[in-house]
Amino acid sequence: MKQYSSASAYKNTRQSVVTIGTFDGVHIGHRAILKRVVETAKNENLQSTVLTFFPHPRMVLQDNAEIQLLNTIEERAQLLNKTGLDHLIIHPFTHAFSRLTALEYVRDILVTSLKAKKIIIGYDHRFGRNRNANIDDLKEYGKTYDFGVEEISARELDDVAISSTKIRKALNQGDVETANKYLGYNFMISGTVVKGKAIGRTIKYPTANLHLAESYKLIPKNGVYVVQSQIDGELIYGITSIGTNPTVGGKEKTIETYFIDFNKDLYGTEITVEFLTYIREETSFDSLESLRLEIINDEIIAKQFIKDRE
Ligand SMILES: Cc1cc2nc3c(=O)[nH]c(=O)nc-3n(C[C@H](O)[C@H](O)[C@H](O)COP(=O)(O)O)c2cc1C
Ligand SMILES: Nc1ncnc2c1ncn2[C@@H]1O[C@H](COP(=O)(O)OP(=O)(O)O)[C@@H](O)[C@H]1O
Repeated sequence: MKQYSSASAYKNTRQSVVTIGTFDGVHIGHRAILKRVVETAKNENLQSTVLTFFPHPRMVLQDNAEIQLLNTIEERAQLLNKTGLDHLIIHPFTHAFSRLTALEYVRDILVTSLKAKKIIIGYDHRFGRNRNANIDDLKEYGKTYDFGVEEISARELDDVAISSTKIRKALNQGDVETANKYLGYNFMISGTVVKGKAIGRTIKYPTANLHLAESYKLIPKNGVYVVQSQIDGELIYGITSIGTNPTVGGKEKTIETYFIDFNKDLYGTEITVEFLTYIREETSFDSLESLRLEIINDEIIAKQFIKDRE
């Protein structure tokens, strides 16, 4: 898959099958649509192309929109890369872009830049300034500019929308299993390991504190989780705590992981934790000793979970 930072950066001369969307999560419903795009391209000897936007339109059009996405843009690109697509265009969604008329958008972006021969799109897709135009307008433009429009049925699209909502809701309730089932992979968070208060090591539970570069990434409900990570190419399990650490008078939300049977300096490294299951709510303990005893119990639960899984 080749990746482009705007529609005009795409210089391929071959015609393509295009689909357009945010594809947040790149979950199993999205992947069914993408598979159709890839197969159509193969059958009709066209290129398969996805047009996606970044930042999310709501991040641009609504000030202070507290948007929470399942994937960072890097994760989205990595997941799309696995679907067998030929081209991914991540077009900057700006105010100027949002003001393109439907005609300008179709003519300049879809036809001139992307060389769309076929557009596979949801029946309720809207586009152009103020989202004025719909799929019937797109079909009309197709007559002028010689491209076909294939409609994704209401049923298929509903499945997609239901999945996204279910995944977000599940993660906000700590239901990792449901989220992972609809995603078709383990929900993950990546970040750089930064220094914390250095209290962890005093209770024999050092924790790698993750700093996230993106504020829009969805963070699951506060609590304790079993996770897995690849560290130096090795599969390592851990227990992650998400929350404000009330026991030690914390205020800021932290995401920190104790890796089981592991002892290495991780400061400054990039790590990804994949969420496997939820253990318990975050609790305000009356002492560090009570917290330590509870973490011992978390570790026992995690080890049992891992054993049952293997
Ligand atoms: C498995 C696990 C469970 C945790 N559960 C809680 C909790 O229920 N309540 C809480 O206040 N802190 C909890 N913590 C966070 C600790 O307060 C935190 O790791 C400790 O203060 C060390 O912080 P530091 O990394 O800044 O040194 C948990 C940490 C781990 C690793
Ligand atoms: N098993 C482990 N799990 C997590 N971090 C570990 C582990 N072993 C060593 N470390 C190191 O210890 C650091 C965490 O120690 P901690 O006392 O909690 O300090 P901090 O408050 O800076 O996070 C991690 O960032 C990592 O570099």
